Amino acid sequence: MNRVRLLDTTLRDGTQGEGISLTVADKLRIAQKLDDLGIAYIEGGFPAANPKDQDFFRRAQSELTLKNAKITAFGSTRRPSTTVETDEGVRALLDSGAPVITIVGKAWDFHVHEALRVELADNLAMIVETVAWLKKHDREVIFDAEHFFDGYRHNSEYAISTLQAAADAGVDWVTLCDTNGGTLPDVVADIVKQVRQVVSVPIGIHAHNDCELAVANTLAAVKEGALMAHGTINGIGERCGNANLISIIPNLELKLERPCLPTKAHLVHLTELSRFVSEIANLVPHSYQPFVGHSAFAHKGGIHVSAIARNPDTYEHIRPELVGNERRILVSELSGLSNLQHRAEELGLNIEGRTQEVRTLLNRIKQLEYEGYQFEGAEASQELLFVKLLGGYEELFQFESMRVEATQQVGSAITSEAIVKLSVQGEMVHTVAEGNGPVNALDEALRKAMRPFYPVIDTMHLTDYKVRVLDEKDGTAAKVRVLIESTNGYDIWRTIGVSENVIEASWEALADSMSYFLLCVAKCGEAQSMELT
Ligand SMILES: CC(=O)SCCNC(=O)CCNC(=O)[C@H](O)C(C)(C)COP(=O)(O)OP(=O)(O)OC[C@H]1O[C@@H](n2cnc3c(N)ncnc32)[C@H](O)[C@@H]1OP(=O)(O)O
Ligand SMILES: CC(=O)C(=O)O
Repeated sequence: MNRVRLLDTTLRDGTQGEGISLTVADKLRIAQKLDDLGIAYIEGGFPAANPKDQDFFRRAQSELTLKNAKITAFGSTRRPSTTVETDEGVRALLDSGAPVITIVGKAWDFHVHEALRVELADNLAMIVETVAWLKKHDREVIFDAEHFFDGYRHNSEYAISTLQAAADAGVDWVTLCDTNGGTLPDVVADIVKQVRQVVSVPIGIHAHNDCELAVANTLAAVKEGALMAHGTINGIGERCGNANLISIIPNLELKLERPCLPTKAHLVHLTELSRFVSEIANLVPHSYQPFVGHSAFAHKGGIHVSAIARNPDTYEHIRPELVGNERRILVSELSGLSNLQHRAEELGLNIEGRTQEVRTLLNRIKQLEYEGYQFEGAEASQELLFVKLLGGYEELFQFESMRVEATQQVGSAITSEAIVKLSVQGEMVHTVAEGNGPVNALDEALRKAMRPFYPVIDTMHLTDYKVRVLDEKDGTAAKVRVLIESTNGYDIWRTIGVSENVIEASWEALADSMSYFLLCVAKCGEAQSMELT
């Protein structure tokens, strides 16, 4: 069966998404990664739009080493008032040096009248002349028939005549665009089928996601014979975005058995590529994103985990490794013994013949979550619970007392002071420290107490502090959940504390953070080799 050609438009339609802006260097880095994945066409930008995109095409020629992809420049048919010889947009397309050119043209009579404000025949002439001119300059030409599905529903004869005009002028591909993203998959399938009966040029599909159906519409079109699929990485694009190639690709390769990459093994790059583009575009990766999200293969329910341990096919539609992702087993109030057994094994704890102790830990976690803890987001506190109950862990210090005060005098900033009393290695330690807030003062006082015994403590610090009020209706008596994120410069870990008092909750999370760090140092020797799970 013919390979489906992928056209990635992250660098063109993707940048039409609100909040997305890429530098030329960003675009070049993404293009290189797209090529590594095996994308056939990389639509690099709209050279008539801005100098940045012109620069991209210039630099792409010397700075990219492409094994799989052809660089594609995007523009429109000539303007109504120009000729192809004089049209600046058409000139910019040729000047880009791209071997492939996509031109968008109107396929909906309503748009010809309303957006272009020309006669229907003039629009056909614009399409024919532009395609013929680009073909005369030896370019591979893709005609993006804008609003094709809407146009077909309103005036199928005219919509088809735009494709026919492009075909007569020698176009290589015609793309049927669901520009407004409002078409349903059965309608897409039906229209693609009808178009194939009358148009002999290979067909592509370009779907937008306004009804969250862009991926479904793309697959429907491919099933009906479309041979080119357009989309963007993570579905970024104008309004609600474009069809998400990160979902289209594995669906084509693994579900429809329609090859679209050089080999199935290339799928393994998907997760990394998705996260790379999020990072470059300054977007937070979507945890629940199918195939590549952090949660895409995260199993939480005890019944699921029990079955997964027997055979992963019970609750996974594919093996996560195929797309470069990984299975994760979560521990929470919805866990059963299986979740905890799995986690204990991950932590290297011997639980053979200790079912009752594991059950006790399970019940403890369920009780703590009932009280407001959430261990999924605080893996370090969770690990401490495991080692305390199953690993023979001994506390590094015993808490005796603490006091925190805030002071402000007229004309000066508020300061905080913390006093803590601990027993460390059998010695009573009493320290005082100031900070710019109560948590900072507590952190400093705790460090001061621990430093003589564990000097390595100064290689870690807190990076984030979040408080959430639980059960707000109880007003000041409500509990708060404090989440602290810490790092030693190499690894990051999160700890949790819950109390009706924010200082107590903060202390708990702080103490866990330092205990966890020292546990890892003891386990791994060097802070750098901390292995967080
Ligand atoms: C469906 C899509 O996503 S198509 C791609 C959309 N992407 C973009 O528009 C991003 C880049 N765009 C730009 O930088 C600018 O809009 C430019 C450079 C293309 C044009 O800028 P301007 O000349 O200032 O025109 P403006 O943006 O106001 O209006 C668009 C013009 O394109 C014309 N146009 C729209 N579609 C087509 C078409 N298929 N063929 C020819 N001309 C077209 C419009 O009629 C209008 O021209 P007019 O003002 O002479 O009537
Ligand atoms: C061409 C294009 O981006 C569209 O019709 O949506």
